[in-house]
Amino acid sequence: MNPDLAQERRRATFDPEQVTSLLYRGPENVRKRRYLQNAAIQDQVLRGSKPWAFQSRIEQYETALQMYIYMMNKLDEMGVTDPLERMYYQEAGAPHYYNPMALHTGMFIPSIEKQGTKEQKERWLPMARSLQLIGTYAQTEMGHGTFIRGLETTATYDPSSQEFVLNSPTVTSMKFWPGGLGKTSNCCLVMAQLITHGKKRGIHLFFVQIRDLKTHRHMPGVESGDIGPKFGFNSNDNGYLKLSNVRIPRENMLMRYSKVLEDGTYVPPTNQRIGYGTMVFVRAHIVTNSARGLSKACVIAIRYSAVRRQTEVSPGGPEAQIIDYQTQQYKLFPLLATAYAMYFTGRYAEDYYEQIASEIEAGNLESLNQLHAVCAGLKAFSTWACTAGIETCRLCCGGHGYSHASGIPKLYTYYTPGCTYEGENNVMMLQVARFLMKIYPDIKRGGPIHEFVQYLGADLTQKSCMTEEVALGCLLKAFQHRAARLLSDAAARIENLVRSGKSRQEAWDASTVALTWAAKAYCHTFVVRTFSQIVSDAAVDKSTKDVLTALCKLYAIDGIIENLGEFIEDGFFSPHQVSFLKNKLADLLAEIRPNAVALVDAFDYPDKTLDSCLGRYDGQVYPALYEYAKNSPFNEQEVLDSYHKFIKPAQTEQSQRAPMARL
Ligand SMILES: CCCCCCCCCCCCCCCCC/C=C/C(=O)SCCNC(=O)CCNC(=O)[C@H](O)C(C)(C)COP(=O)(O)OP(=O)(O)OC[C@H]1O[C@@H](n2cnc3c(N)ncnc32)[C@H](O)[C@@H]1OP(=O)(O)O
Ligand SMILES: Cc1cc2nc3c(=O)[nH]c(=O)nc-3n(C[C@H](O)[C@H](O)[C@H](O)COP(=O)(O)OP(=O)(O)OC[C@H]3O[C@@H](n4cnc5c(N)ncnc54)[C@H](O)[C@@H]3O)c2cc1C
Repeated sequence: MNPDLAQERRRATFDPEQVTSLLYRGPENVRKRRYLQNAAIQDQVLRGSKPWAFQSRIEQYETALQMYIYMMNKLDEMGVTDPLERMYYQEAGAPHYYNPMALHTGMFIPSIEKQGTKEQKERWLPMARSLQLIGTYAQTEMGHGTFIRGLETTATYDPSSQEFVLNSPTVTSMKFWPGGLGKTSNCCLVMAQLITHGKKRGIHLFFVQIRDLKTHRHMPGVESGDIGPKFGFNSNDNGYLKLSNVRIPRENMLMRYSKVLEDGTYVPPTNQRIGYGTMVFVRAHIVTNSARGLSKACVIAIRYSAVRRQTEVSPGGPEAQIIDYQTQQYKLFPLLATAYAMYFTGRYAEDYYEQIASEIEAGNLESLNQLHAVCAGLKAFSTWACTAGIETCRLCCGGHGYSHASGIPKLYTYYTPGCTYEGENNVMMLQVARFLMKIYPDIKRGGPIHEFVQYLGADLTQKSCMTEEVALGCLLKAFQHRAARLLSDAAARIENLVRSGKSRQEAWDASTVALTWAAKAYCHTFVVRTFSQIVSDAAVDKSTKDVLTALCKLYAIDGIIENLGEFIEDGFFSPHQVSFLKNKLADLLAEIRPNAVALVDAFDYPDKTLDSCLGRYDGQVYPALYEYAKNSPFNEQEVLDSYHKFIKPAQTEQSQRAPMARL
């Protein structure tokens, strides 16, 4: 054990086990999580042969497939059915590979469960669970990802044969990007424009078999393939798909909420957007996923910062641990606080999703819009924080952060597409703004509105209650004030533009930056509120609560300092109050410092899950870096063939022109 890390753990003032329990919803869940992680770590088959970064793309794909199929069988043997528990096992078993079947379990099966009729579920789910059917969610096209009403793929109903005929009429209508579509899947859910009786009925989901279930060759009229190497996700065969007069039976349209009868009569759903449900489900889960990504980067960067020493503090004296530099703390500790904030908010989003989803199942769609706004906003807010935070963690690791040995570049390329998939983040923020503007008249009138948004109607002339003590309640009020004011600003801007003669749509289009500021401020407030509520309700001892409260305050204060203009432009904070906040920020960095390592230990990631030479629990960073380097295929031969092919002839040629000087 590295002595600095051992010392860090001794000096912690709280019990990390209590925090671990809080993060993973109780000691019983922690026990199960550890059991599954250990089972994966100890499994010889999952040990792997060489580091993923030294493998070709095809090797990465094959290793990922082999490992995931092995793990699925193991999980079935162990009787583990809960998706989260299965994820814990897989995360520890194959952390470096993006599963080519992720869309099968993450979107294909849930879509059938949520959008399929009883008969459809009985028909497809058993085959999907036993991998006879391997599916994906094929929505995005080359020409359209965001504007899904503009999708071009058509599904035209033919009443004479009671079939839908699917077509990709243009190059841009080709499905493009779906995970596992290229080579892995033999079927998919295709989002297509339904046409019955010659009329367009909007986009709907259709079950389409794309490959023969025995030979895996393409079905007639189907062309598909891999889209090529990407920034990350290279063990996944994100694919393209072109459909030419592909016929599927009428029963293959997912008909839980809308129907096409035998004669082609269209029965619409109660709400057209109910068919977007799988996206809302995944967005709700992306929040915790972002917390996972950012927290892993924090574990790596904070442990490494405790081990790494750089620069003599006094001439001839010992070099300081880099974690002792205030600038390093300022880069890392707010991110640590953010990772906690996102874990707690993710938990909230998942619970809220479950609550509203069961109301929807029971036929009550009243809260669908609000659920959409919450999930879209938190998905965007959390993925932005995660991506930017991972990059800062990488920079905090200096040169070694740039190596795949650190594990951080892999985290970055894995998490950054979260800002784009499942709804591009700016577009998601505009959906939040749309929701807020829609209820704005009710907010102003003081009409009946959900408690999430009540504060948005607060008196904007009020000033901050902040004192030198910096209470959490005052911090939350500051966020609420900023969100209310930015919303009011955006609304006023739109009204002014309308008064000046613009149409409402034109006024909206000319205000999307202000609307995005308002939506982000709303999401930020949501996170601060959730964090502070969970901390104040947490059943933990006083020392643990003190540490979590310090983290929560740091999250809030850092949010204010980073967006200071928005908090002071209307004079809400006085200059005096801003200086309280700046002083408190510095105090909190010092207060958190002795607990930083214990706070990252509390995330409880085994070394294998982190896959990082820098983030090892034992801090043996330097021998691990050396071992990693030795694994490079470059080092398999003392002299590479390329020396004889290129360097030697070049040297010979050069020496003939100018004879070599004696060394
Ligand atoms: C159970 C435990 C599980 C644990 C396991 C852990 C797993 C961890 C998961 C981690 C996740 C990792 C996942 C990695 C996989 C990535 C794979 C990626 C997949 C994809 O990307 S799939 C494709 C995703 N595509 C999109 O997201 C497209 C984005 N675009 C849209 O959503 C829409 O086009 C739109 C929202 C931008 C606009 O839609 P539209 O034009 O139809 O709507 P309007 O803007 O005109 O608004 C009209 C009204 O509709 C409402 N609305 C819009 N969307 C919804 C919705 N989804 N639900 C409800 N209502 C919606 C608007 O609010 C408007 O309402 P109004 O009342 O008229 O104002
Ligand atoms: C790794 C990865 C995996 C994916 N997996 C799948 C999958 O399994 N299945 C699937 O169907 N799809 C998948 N996708 C596709 C993904 O869902 C889309 O890329 C995403 O929805 C964004 O759409 P787009 O690419 O058309 O971006 P665009 O909409 O073209 O966005 C480009 C820019 O335009 C801006 N913009 C676009 N529209 C608006 C607007 N209305 N207002 C303001 N700004 C706007 C955006 O903010 C962005 O800056 C995946 C993508 C990636 C990267």
